[in-house]
Amino acid sequence: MSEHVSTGTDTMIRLDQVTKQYHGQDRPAVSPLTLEIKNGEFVVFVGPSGCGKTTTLRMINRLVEPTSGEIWINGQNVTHADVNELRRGIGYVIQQIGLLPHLTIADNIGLVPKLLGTPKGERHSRAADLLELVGLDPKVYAGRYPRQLSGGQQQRVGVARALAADPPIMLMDEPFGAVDPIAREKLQVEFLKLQEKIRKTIVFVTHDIDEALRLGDRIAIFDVGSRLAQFDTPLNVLTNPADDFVRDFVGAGASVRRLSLLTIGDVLAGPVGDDDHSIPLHDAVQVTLTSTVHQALELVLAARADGVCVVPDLAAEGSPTELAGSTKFIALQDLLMTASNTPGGRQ
Ligand SMILES: Nc1ncnc2c1ncn2[C@@H]1O[C@H](COP(=O)(O)OP(=O)(O)OP(=O)(O)O)[C@@H](O)[C@H]1O
Repeated sequence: MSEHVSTGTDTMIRLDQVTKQYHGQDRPAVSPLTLEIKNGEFVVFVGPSGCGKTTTLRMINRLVEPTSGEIWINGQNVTHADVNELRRGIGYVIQQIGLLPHLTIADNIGLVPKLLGTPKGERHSRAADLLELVGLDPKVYAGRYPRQLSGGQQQRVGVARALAADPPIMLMDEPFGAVDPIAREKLQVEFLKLQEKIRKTIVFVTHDIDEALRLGDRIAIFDVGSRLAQFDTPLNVLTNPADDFVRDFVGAGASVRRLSLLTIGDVLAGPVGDDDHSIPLHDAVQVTLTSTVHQALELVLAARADGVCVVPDLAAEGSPTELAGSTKFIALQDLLMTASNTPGGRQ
């Protein structure tokens, strides 16, 4: 084992000084790269075209063999392990979904389990469960053929298929890249909900910084030649960009993007948190600790309210009078001020 990386017990994937030099290319596609991904973590690789995101992703399941360095999965050095066994534990979703046109959706999902010898009845009931999981009614879709589904629906089937053998790891290469922006945002939201249920270790490649910020627990921002410019939480990337490259890549609008990541809970942890105001509830809209500042501002502006009342999540659907004893008021100007004064903010 190399001394370059720590050996956290919750580490699922570790790339240790991996490089890739494609044949006939002057420069390596990936120069020594070391990073660790935790069990159950959703990590997004983002960066400009050609910076080595896909190559790095594909070295994890060894669709691309590294030129040097080591790959560790769940504490085992798999750099030279049997690839079939390695890939059994790693689901793979790509933009060109690759559903087989002559097989039904259920049979497409059951393809890998079939190769693994799972009996037909079990395969079909698993396919039905997975369709349900990705939001497609199995009664409607299991017997259909891929051409009878929209692009977004096919992409969901791609995800279901990758989950069929219940792999602990999912690699996803621009999986929503071919879907129109509205369907794409819907898929992102659904996929986050799905991840809350399945808690896989996910590595996801995208060009789209907004997609990265929305989805990732942490995002790895790649610069040319796979230089890892920053590997951090979305909020830290927006609040403390590591260098000018990251600042430029995140681009204009960083402060607005931050509003979608900061929660009311974050705001209450700031200076306004100690103030309890008693104000009539009709002047405020209700939010919970997990609402984002962006959502709160939308509600305030739509209702022309003076601020927000923070109500407990569990009681969020109760009537205003029932909640009166447990509310906390944040005035609109405090909300805006705290959001822009998060420690370390540089926008
Ligand atoms: N099979 C290959 N043979 C030779 N060079 C390759 C091969 N695959 C990728 N490259 C080169 O390696 C570099 C990294 O490519 P890679 O696809 O990993 O980047 P990327 O960041 O995923 O790009 P994109 O966002 O455009 O998909 C690029 O310069 C690319 O041209």
